[in-house]
Amino acid sequence: MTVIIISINAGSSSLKTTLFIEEDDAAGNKNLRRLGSAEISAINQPPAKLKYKRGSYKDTAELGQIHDHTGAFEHALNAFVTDSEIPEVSKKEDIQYACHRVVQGGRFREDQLLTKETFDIINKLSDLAPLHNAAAVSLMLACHRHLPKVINVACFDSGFHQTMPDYVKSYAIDQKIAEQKGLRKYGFHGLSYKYMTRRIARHLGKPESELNMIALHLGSGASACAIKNGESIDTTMGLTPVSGLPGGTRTGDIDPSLVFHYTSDASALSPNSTKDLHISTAEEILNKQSGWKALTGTTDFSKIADPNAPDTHKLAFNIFVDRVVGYIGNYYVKLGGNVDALVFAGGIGEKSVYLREVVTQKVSCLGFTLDHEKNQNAAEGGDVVDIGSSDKQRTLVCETDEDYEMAWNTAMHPQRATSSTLW
Ligand SMILES: Nc1ncnc2c1ncn2[C@@H]1O[C@H](COP(=O)(O)OP(=O)(O)O)[C@@H](O)[C@H]1O
Ligand SMILES: CC(=O)OP(=O)(O)O
Ligand SMILES: [Mg+2]
Repeated sequence: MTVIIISINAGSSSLKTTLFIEEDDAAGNKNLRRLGSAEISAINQPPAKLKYKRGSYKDTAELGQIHDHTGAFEHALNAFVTDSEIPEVSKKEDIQYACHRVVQGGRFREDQLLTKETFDIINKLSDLAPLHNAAAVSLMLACHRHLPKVINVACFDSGFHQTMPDYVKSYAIDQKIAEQKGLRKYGFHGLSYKYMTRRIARHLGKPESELNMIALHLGSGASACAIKNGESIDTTMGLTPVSGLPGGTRTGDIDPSLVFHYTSDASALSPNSTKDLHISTAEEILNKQSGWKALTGTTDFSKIADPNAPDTHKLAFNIFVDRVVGYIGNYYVKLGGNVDALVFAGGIGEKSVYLREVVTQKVSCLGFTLDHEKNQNAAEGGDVVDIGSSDKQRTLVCETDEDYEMAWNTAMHPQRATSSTLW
C-alpha cells in the first residue's frame, strides 16, 4: 500500500508543508521521497508569499487573500491535490498521516498520536507558548476538518531536550511556583537537533550514542545545543524560544528587568491579542519588536552578514557572533573538551559563508579549524559537508530538515497503525 505523509511546520509567521511518500529501497529498508513542498511566509504581514517546489520545478506567488495559518494550509493542500505532476495525491483522501510540529510540548518526550486528550494538553500549553503553539493547534483543527480520516501525529520541538539534567532545566526561582506553573527550561529546535544527530553520526561513522557535538541551528529563530552521547545536555532557548541567541525579531538573553524599564505597560495585553490568544505587551516587544529588525530595519540576515554593510548592520552582526561564540565556549567546557564536531545549520548557518568564517576564527583557540575554499563551496556539497581541516575535531555544515524528521518519526512510529482520529 502507498503511504503518503504530510508534514506541517507552523512557525510564528510562516507555514511549511511537505508531502512525502514512503517507499522500500532495494534492500527492503523504508525510505521517504519528497513529492512537493509549499512554504507560505509573511502570514501576519500580508501579502503572504508562497514558494512551491516539486522536484526541480519552482514557483513563487503573492497570496493577498491569506491572513492566517488555516488559510495558508488550505491553499497548500489544494495546490498539492490539484498538481497533476503529483499523481500519487489526486484527492485529499490519498493522504494517510499528518505530522505537526509543536514547539512547546511540556512534559512530552516522544511524538504522540493525536487524540482528544493529547490535543487538550497541547492546547493548554499555548499559555506557555502563545506565539507558537496556537498556530499548531489551529492547524490540527484544520486537519480534522479537511482530512477527517487522517492519523495526526504531534512532533515536539522540546522533546529532544528532556534529557537535560535538572540543574540545567531549573531556574533559580521558588521551586514550588516553578513546579505549579511549569516554569523551567524546555529548549526548542529539537526536531532539527534530532535530525542532525542522526545525520552527523552517520557522516562520522559513529553510533549516535557516542556522538558529542556543539550544534548551531541559526535561522530567524536561533539556538545552540550541547549534545553528549547523542543526547541534549543543554540548549540556549528556555521556557520560551525568546531566550539565548537573538533572532530576526527576538531579543535573545537580556536582563529580565529590562522590559519594565523599556515600557510601563509590560503586563498589559498587546493590541495583537485575540479572544483566544493572549499576548502581553512585554512578550510582543521581546519576541516581535527586537532582534535584527529593531537593530537594522531588516530581518534578512544576508544583508547583515556582509563585511561591507553599514555600521548598524555591523553592530547586529557583532552581537550575534559574540553570543554564538560565548555559547560555543560554554558548551565546550560542559562537554569536557570532548567534541567530535561543531555543526552549522539553519538558514544562516547553512548559507552564510562569512558568519561561519568569523565564528570559526574566534573559536580557533578551542581547536576548531576552517578550510576557506571548502567553506566557500559548502552549498554545493550535499547534506553534510566538512569545512574544517582537522580530522579530530570537525567543522561541519548540515542541511537540516525538520519536515523530514517529523515524517521519518511518523513512518517509524510504533503505534501508527492504530486507528486514531482526533475525536
Ligand atoms: N545567504 C544568506 N546569508 C545569511 N543569512 C541568510 C542567507 N539566506 C537566508 N538567510 C537567513 O536565514 C534565516 C531563515 O532561516 P530558516 O532556518 O529558513 O528560518 P526559519 O527560522 O524561518 O525556519 C533568515 O534570517 C534569512 O535572512
Ligand atoms: C522554536 C523556534 O524558535 O522556532 P522557529 O525558529 O521556527 O521560529
Ligand atoms: Mg525554523
